[in-house]
Amino acid sequence: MNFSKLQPLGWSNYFLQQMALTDTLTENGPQPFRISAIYRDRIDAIGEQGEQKLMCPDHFQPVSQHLAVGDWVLARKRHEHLYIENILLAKNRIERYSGHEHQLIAANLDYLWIVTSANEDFNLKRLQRYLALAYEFSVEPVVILTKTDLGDKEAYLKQIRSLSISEVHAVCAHQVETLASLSAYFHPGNTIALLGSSGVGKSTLVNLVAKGDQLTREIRSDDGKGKHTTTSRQLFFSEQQVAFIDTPGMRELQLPGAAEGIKQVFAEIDALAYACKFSDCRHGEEPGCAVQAAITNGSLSEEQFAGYQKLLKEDAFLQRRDAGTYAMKQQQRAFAKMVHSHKKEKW
Ligand SMILES: Nc1nc2c(ncn2[C@@H]2O[C@H](COP(=O)(O)OP(=O)(O)OP(=O)(O)O)[C@@H](O)[C@H]2O)c(=O)[nH]1
Ligand SMILES: [Zn+2]
Repeated sequence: MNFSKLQPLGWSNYFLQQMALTDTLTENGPQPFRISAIYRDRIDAIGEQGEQKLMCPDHFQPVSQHLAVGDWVLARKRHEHLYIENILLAKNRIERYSGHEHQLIAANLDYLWIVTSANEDFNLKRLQRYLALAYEFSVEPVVILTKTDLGDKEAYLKQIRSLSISEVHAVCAHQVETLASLSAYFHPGNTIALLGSSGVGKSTLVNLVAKGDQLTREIRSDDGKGKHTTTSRQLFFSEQQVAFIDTPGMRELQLPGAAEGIKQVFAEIDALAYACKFSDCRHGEEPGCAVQAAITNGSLSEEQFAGYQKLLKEDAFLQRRDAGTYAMKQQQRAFAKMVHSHKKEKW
C-alpha cells in the first residue's frame, strides 16, 4: 500500500492507526477507500487506484444510517467485487433528524460552509440551527452569504454578526473577485461540506471555487443532476486537492439532539445563566435570574431568548422520544470531541 497517495484524499495517521498492522503490510489485506456517493443501490468510493464501486454487507443496512459520504472504510476484494469490511471511526460526522430517524449527512469534515442567500430566503433562525449543528458535531462553521447582487448585503451581514460566528463571507457568483477570500480554506487534504436550503447557490459556488475534475460531472449526470435521490450526497476532489461535499438542499433542518451546540450558538445567554441565583434556574419567575434581568434592562432581546428556548425545547422533546439511541449517540459524540482536540495533527 502506498498511503501517501491517500493523503490528498484526506487520509491521515488517525485512520492509519485504526488498521491492523498486518493489513498495512500485505497486498491482499483490506484497502482504504473514501466514500464519495451513496445511492439506493450503489456505493461509490475513491481509493489508491481511483474510483471503485463498493458492496455493502447486510449488517451495515440501511446504509444511510451506517455510512456517510466522507467516511473512510476498509474493503476487500472477493469474487470480483469489493466488500466493505469496516467503517473507520470518523473524526466527526454530522447528522440531522428526518421524519423518525437520524440521518447521516457527511463525515470527516474540516469546515462546514453554511450557505444562505441575501434575499427573502434569508432566515436567521434557520442559520442558528445550522450553527448549532456545526458546534454539536465539532466542525468549524463558515457562513457564506450568497447572491449579494440581489439584496442589501450590509443589512444581512449585520444580522449574521449578531450570532457567535467569526468566519463570515459575502459573495456574488457574477463578481468572481468576491470569491477570493474562500481560498483560505483550501489546504490539500481538507474536506468542506456545504449545507443550506435549496436554491441558495451551493452548487454554483462550488463550481466556481473548486476547479472540479471530470469525476464530478460524471457523478452529477449519473443521478440526473439536482433531482437527487434522497440518500445521496456527493463528494468530489478539486484541483486544489480539497474534498467538497455538496449536500442536497433541505427544506427544514431538525436538530438531532444538539443541546450543547445550541448553547454555543447562544453563548451570550449561556454566560448570563452562570450568574443566576439558582444553578438549575429556568429563567422564568425565579428570583435572582440574570437572564430575566438582562431582558428587563434591555441588554438581551426577548426575541433572542424565545428563539433559544424554542430550540432547546424541541431538542429535549426529541431526546425524550428516542432516549436509547440518544445515549449511544452522545457517547460517540463525546469521543469525536476528544478526537477533535487532536484533530490538527495531520501527517
Ligand atoms: N443573482 C444571483 N443568482 C445566483 C447566484 N448564485 C447562484 N444563483 C442562482 O441561483 C439558482 C440556484 O443556484 P444553485 O447553485 O443551483 O443552488 P443550490 O443551493 O445548489 O440548490 P440545490 O441543489 O437545490 O440545493 C441558480 O439559478 C443560480 O444561477 C448569485 O450570486 N446571484
Ligand atoms: Zn435564570
